[in-house]
Amino acid sequence: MEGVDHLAHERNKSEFDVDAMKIVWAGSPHAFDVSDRISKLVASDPGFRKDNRSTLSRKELFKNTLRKAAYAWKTIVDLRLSEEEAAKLRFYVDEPAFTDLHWGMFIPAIKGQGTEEQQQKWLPLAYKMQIIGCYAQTELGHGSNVQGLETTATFDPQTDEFIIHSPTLTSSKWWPGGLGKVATHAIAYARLIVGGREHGVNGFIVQLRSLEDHSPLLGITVGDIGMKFGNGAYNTMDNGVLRFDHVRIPRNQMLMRVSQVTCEGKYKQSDVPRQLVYGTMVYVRQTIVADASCALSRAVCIATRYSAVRRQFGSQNGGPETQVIDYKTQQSRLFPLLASAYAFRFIGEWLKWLYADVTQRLQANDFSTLPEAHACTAGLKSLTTTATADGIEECRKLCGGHGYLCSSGLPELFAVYVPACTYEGDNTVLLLQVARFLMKTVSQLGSSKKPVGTIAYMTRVEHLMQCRCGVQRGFAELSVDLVEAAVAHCQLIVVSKFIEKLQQEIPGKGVKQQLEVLCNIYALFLLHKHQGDFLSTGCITPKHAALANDELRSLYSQVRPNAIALVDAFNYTDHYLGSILGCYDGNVYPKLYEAAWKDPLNESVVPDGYHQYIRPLLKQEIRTARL
Ligand SMILES: CCCCCCCC/C=C\CCCCCCCCCCCCCCCC(=O)SCCNC(=O)CCNC(=O)[C@H](O)C(C)(C)COP(=O)(O)OP(=O)(O)OC[C@H]1O[C@@H](n2cnc3c(N)ncnc32)[C@H](O)[C@@H]1OP(=O)(O)O
Ligand SMILES: Cc1cc2nc3c(=O)[nH]c(=O)nc-3n(C[C@H](O)[C@H](O)[C@H](O)COP(=O)(O)OP(=O)(O)OC[C@H]3O[C@@H](n4cnc5c(N)ncnc54)[C@H](O)[C@@H]3O)c2cc1C
Repeated sequence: MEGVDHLAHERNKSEFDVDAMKIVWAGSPHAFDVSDRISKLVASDPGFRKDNRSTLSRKELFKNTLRKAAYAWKTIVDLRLSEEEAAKLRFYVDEPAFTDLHWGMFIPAIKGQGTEEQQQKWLPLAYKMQIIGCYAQTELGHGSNVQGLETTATFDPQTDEFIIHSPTLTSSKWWPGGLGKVATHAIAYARLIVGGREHGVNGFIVQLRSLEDHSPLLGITVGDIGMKFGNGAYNTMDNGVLRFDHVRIPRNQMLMRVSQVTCEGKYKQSDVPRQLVYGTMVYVRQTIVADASCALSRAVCIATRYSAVRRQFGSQNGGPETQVIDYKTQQSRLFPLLASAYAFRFIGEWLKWLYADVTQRLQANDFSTLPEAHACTAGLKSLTTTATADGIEECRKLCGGHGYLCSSGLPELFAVYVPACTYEGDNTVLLLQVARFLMKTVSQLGSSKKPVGTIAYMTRVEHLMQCRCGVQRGFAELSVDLVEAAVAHCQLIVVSKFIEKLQQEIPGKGVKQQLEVLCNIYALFLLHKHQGDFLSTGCITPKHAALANDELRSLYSQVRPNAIALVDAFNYTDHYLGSILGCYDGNVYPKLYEAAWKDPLNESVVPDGYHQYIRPLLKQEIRTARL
């Protein structure tokens, strides 16, 4: 049945223009064109093969990633790809690598925290990958509590240098991606000490390895921290450990946009807020939100296609059994995730806009929207990554037993994705930041400072106006409730930005209607899930709750004929999906059968170890055998 589209009947059912939806998903016709072109380029190049990852040893896996990174870079240079195209290439190559931290954190840290002079010196080297950087903030003893970092950077006015030192075991840098085996340089975060006085944590550019033979420089101890969760998955990344033993760097390698140290040993603070030292994290959190919709949509695409292929029970007069996607219970688990994938796509787009806006304002010395940008990036990073990690796992279960096979693509997707709930800020710690921002806002209600943007609604909530005096008390005691409030606030942002998206003109037959259905599912599913809270606070009546439930059922029926087309709109190649269950043509069973025989364990009919362990067992010789 090779070449037959087993999902054609599903595609024929769709009631909207899929090509127009592809443009909406991509963001613009141009973005669609770039994405489509680069995804096909990657899929058709055997140099980017990825189907063997789960069977490679860590060393083979890592070397293969080094090869791919070098090959990707050569492709980028040879084809003169633009920055946008290179980023898409990275996306479709679909393998975490040291390059992510180099491009995603090292370069942005220099751009955001370096002076003009520092940028001029370091960025050209970094752009050409003549140096490879990582972001070394977290330590063995401290990750969330950045102010608690122990690494020191002590200014020595005699030599005009900083001495970077790891005074304790717990001050060892621990986790930075790319650090373990590749990075030549790091932005290392350390407590700045000048003339015996401490001035908080700051970033420093430190060379780690020789540019000639890659050996660690004097005073540097560096290595990989070991295997991580899952086969393949994030093990393509060399997360590292690093210790400094009185490593000397020139004074001008302190990133000096936020604060400066002069050669005389004078500490000066710029008039930009100190929080800009945390700016790289704001940037990356925003990219992580955009990425959540990609990971979730990928899992949803696999689960939706497979649910249309898979049949169980319900055969009438010897006819075919029921497609599992037709079961209401399957729909009630799958379609809210489909709606979430679209919702996260649009919130990612909006957050990108918000980040660009705050960046522009910062350049003009307007810092007024920084707290809101921090709260939005932190909160939405937390919300979308938690929902995506849970959603991928739900998609695995939606695929029954076959979802547990590596060839479904879902175990690796989960393993590679789930650390997003921890890195770039533990999700609970980030929600506490949102809660702090909300409580601060509530305490200022009624003052001349009017809440704007995502918190403008607060003035309309009468209950908040009444409780504004007491909010600064008992934060720790009430933190569990406050975290729930922070999630609710973030969900409100997601829903309202989805609604705003629908207020725009959206071309294409039936496209807007489909998005309206998805938006309603997203909102009503939340209402249904949290109906206890809505009922107990008197926001809705039991009648409303029942109506919402009825409406959800009706919306699921409206999505059903369009489900396959809605996941086709993601425009993912089979290479990118990396899943037999999610393949475009739905020809699942022959592919699963064939893949099983390709497993290394099936290379011989009688397994290695038969003569040593199985035969003696069967022959009852086990007690005399040497194990
Ligand atoms: C093989 C294939 C190869 C292909 C190659 C092709 C080539 C490629 C070419 C192009 C490719 C492009 C690819 C790009 C890919 C990019 C992908 C990027 C992926 C990255 C992966 C991520 C890896 C993970 C990295 C990390 O994890 S780094 C470490 C992150 N650490 C944290 O997040 C720590 C969390 N803790 C904190 O953020 C804070 O310290 C805290 C919890 C907020 C601190 O709280 P505390 O109460 O102590 O606050 P204070 O420090 O006292 O601060 C007080 C006030 O400041 C406010 N605040 C806090 N944070 C911020 C902030 N960030 N911004 C603004 N304001 C902030 C806080 O609210 C307080 O305010 P106040 O008003 O209440 O006083
Ligand atoms: C795959 C991966 C890649 C990473 N890459 C990098 C990198 O490139 N560079 C880098 O510098 N770091 C990196 N990190 C480190 C990462 O940023 C930290 O692990 C993360 O910020 C969480 O900090 P932690 O490990 O200290 O967690 P902890 O803070 O120790 O969290 C442990 C538990 O304590 C809870 N907790 C902590 N503080 C509070 C609080 N105030 N109130 C209530 N609960 C609290 C948390 O919710 C969590 O449940 C990476 C981590 C991973 C997993």
